[in-house]
Amino acid sequence: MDQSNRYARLDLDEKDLIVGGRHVLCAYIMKPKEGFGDYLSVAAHFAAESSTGTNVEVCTTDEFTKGVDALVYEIDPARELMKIAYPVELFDRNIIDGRAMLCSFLTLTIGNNQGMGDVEYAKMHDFYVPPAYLRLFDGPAMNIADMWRVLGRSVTDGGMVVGTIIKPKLGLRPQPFADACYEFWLGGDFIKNDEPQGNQVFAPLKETIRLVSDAMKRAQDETGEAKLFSANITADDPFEMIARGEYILETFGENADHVAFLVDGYVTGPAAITTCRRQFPRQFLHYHRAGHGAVTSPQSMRGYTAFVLSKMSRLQGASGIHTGTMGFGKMEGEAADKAMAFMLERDNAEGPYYPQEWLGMKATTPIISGGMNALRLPGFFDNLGHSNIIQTSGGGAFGHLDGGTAGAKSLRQAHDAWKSGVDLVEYAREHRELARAFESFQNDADRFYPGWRQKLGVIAAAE
Ligand SMILES: O=C(COP(=O)(O)O)[C@H](O)[C@H](O)COP(=O)(O)O
Ligand SMILES: [Mg+2]
Repeated sequence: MDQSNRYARLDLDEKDLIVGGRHVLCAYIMKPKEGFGDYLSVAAHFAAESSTGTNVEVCTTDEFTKGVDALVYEIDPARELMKIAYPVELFDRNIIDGRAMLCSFLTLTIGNNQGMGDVEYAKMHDFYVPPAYLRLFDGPAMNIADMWRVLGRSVTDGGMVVGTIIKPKLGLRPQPFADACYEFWLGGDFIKNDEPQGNQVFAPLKETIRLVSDAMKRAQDETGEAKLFSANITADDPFEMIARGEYILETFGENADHVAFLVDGYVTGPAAITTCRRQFPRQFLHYHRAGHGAVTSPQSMRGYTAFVLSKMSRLQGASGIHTGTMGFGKMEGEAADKAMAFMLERDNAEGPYYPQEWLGMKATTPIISGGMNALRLPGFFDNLGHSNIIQTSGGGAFGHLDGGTAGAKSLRQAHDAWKSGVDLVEYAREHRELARAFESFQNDADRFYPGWRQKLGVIAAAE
């Protein structure tokens, strides 16, 4: 059944829709399945299924219903582009406080429509949120500025937070785990649990956290600097997350404000993110996105992009989210991914299809991670244009020939070199840990800094 006379209004203008402020706008790359009607009729069926309709007309529909139909307002079949306007009234709101919930946004805009028989594929590439809906989201309570405050730095331009992920990913008992933390903290600022680390039988959470808290105290005493830890509280059960969070805060005691909570927001969904955001509003909420590649990968024609995931995380209130390494690390990504970081950080930003005003909602901090090391940082910062991010190098710290402390120092030195505009090889001549990073990651050194051996030869080969 062709529903385009009800669910398509190609005369609507996007600018008017934005000024009107009544609609959430979504841009999809959608391809109809061969033999199932023309582009517009499949698009209209998609809008119907995503709002007030189904594949047939139902006798219960009344005039009010039609007033909240989602409407296809633009199509470009050659580019497989389809844009849909969703009236804000469609989205579910909490009974406890009238606020918005991200799961409802997902259920409608990227829900049943993902399994439609007449759609070959459809992927959301961007969305726009009008002010009246935006203000109903929690947004971030904390971000990198709060970390800078703990670290005693400028709260507007505090620079890179030097971080790591404890590796190996799994298989460390509590004491070796805490020892690795201590070692890194002697040179770095921030440590995160790797995403599967929780309460394994060989590393019970309570014992590990006690030892990590003690390692933090010792590292702080030793260096005279504040240290930060991002503890994984991801779980299926919100009560389990809360129990973990409360235990961790109690154990860190006077250092509780040095603790972030890591939640794997893709595998657990918005409920876990909001549990943490609302239950622990004074902690930095670290959104880890393991698994997101299943839908966000450029190879996946369904789901949504990493840009969309990032933008949703700011609405939900993530303090920071992984944004990949923009082509400079080991995970999929490209230089243009910096648009993702800008959408998270700025009050006014341009997405691939829509502008967005955040109306003063706090920024979400980009967390840069995945195959990074000291040698890859300058190119990354050049591309992004600044270094006010959290950076975690697992292999790039513990893969340093001289161990975790030297690895951490090499990362900080690479940041300082970039900040002061000094060539990395030049800087390495005066900074041993950085010089040894060239020795440690020789493939990268050869690729990014040809001729480094001659320039650094004596220092790097010294040990
Ligand atoms: O453990 C790591 C990286 O370890 P390493 O530094 O040893 O590569 C993170 O889980 C990935 O960054 C996730 O990817 P993304 O950041 O793209 O979500
Ligand atoms: Mg990891």
